[in-house]
Amino acid sequence: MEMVAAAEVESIGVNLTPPLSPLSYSLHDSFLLSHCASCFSPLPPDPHPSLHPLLYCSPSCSSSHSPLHLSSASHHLHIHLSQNPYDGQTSDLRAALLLLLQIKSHHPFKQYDRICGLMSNRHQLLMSNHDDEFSTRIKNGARAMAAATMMRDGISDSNLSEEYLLEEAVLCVVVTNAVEVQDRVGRSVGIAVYNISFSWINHSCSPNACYLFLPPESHGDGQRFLITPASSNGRQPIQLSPNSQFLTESTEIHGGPRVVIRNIKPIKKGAQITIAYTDLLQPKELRQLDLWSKYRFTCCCNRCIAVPPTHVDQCLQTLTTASCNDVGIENLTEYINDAIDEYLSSNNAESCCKKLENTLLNGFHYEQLIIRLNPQNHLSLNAYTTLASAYKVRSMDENLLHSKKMKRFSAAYSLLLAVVTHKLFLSESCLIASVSNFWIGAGESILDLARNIMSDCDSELQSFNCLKCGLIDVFESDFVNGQSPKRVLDISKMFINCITDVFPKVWKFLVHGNSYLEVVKDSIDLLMNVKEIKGGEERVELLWVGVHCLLYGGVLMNIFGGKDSHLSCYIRGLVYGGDAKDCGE
Ligand SMILES: C[S@@+](CC[C@H](N)C(=O)[O-])C[C@H]1O[C@@H](n2cnc3c(N)ncnc32)[C@H](O)[C@@H]1O
Repeated sequence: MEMVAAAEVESIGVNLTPPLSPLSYSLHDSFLLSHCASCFSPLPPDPHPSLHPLLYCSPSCSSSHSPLHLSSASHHLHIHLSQNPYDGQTSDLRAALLLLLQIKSHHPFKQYDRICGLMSNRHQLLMSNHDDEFSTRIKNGARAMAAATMMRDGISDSNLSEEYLLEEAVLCVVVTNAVEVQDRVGRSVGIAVYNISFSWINHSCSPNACYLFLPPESHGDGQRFLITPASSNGRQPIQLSPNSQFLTESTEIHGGPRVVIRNIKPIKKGAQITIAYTDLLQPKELRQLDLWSKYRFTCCCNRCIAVPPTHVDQCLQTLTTASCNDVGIENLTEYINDAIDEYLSSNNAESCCKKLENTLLNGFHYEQLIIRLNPQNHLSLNAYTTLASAYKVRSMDENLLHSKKMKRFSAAYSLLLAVVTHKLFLSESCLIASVSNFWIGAGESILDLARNIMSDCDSELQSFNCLKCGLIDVFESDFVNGQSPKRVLDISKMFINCITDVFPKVWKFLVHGNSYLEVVKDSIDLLMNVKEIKGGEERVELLWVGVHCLLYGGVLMNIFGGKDSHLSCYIRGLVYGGDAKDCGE
């Protein structure tokens, strides 16, 4: 099954659905004590941390969710697992128990391939031999769900049998259809399962839509559905029978994060709506691996079957060593991933910077070869992200002089990441979310550096206005009906034009003293002419570039993430001076 466009949508950034409430939802284990179990919003820090497994932000959240917690046996699951440790996240199990409670009254349970219209994919997920970790976890999870339900009903668990087909199928429905719910700062705090309006949307590596979670207080109602269910073969629209309203309507379960689908490309009437289930900045092999390990399907979208590979996929895989074999690439990948993992687990930022920059600068030695990474290779992108973070961490530990240098390098890596990804975005517009985040990150770290250098930074910021590109006005304008793709392209050109004159000087200032950043300028050159350096006042130029990056990232983010998002508010706080004020933090 799939969803198709019910009408042509020419603009981008248009809501294709009204806000959808979940059928089931649950916080991840590590957020149970920091976020509201009903609306998922962060809780104020508690001076006397509770050990209670569920906390709420308001009496209404508590009264809507806590009865469900008890009646779904989620509470009993907690007790059961404290005596019978379970290897995995319990959010899947809690969401499955809530779904089971919700659907029991609607579903005859004659077959388990679809439950309330949602695909369980259980044959694929449970296929294979006994030592498959994935299917074993589902079987163990189903058993834990059954034990919790028996405990709730006062039945001794000595009656536990070997097979729990219903629990298994519902858990498979959760694995197949649940989405990760992000909080305001982009962390995955939990999962939610929605009805078919969301769950029938298939994956593509070049999707035409995305989804966004609404802040608990926002409305956004009144929008009609611009998408409709269809069968996969022949794209025939499906007429749902009157008693299947349950499939598309919101449910009697209250609370939980609400989601909206938006288009990020123009869509013709009848065209399939697709979203991304995986990180689109990965090359084909990694995307396929990720989709297989999480969902057990092989993607055959246009991007995956393109021969030769699409420009973006070629860039993401490009090495400068033509004759390198797979083992060499595997070793290089392992080396870079190990350096990143070591940094993330041990926080040794200095050693990580050395390892990554040495590989980026001098290449990776394997047998007789030196394998060099192109700046657009996905490993380089991962390295830049890590280096931006590692230099930021180092800037906090160093003396003032060194701290400034570390801040410069951190800003330079953020900027490099944005510039390199921007070039990919120009040929694959579905990368809008990544590129927007990278420009915002670059703007943020450049302004952080500017604040460090200029005592009058905030007053300069308040009087900032670029008459040439008018990005502030574009950022503030209302995109109620989206933006035309041509307008987005024009805004991108305007933005690049506007910073081209000052960019070389800022870049040179940022990278001074860093061997790798000083030589990587060739790839930056493709977008902006770094060689030609005009005179000017460095500190003001930093502000100029920083604010432009933030606003441009913000304009893109308004398109896919909505104008009332936390990040939009955060950008406003940074651009108009001060910090992210009044954004609910
Ligand atoms: C959330 S459901 C999407 C709706 C689903 N097609 C249905 O009939 O209910 C996710 C499942 O759909 C299938 N699917 C989604 N995108 C796919 C794709 N690009 N290629 C193959 N199968 C896909 C996979 O079986 C996946 O586990």
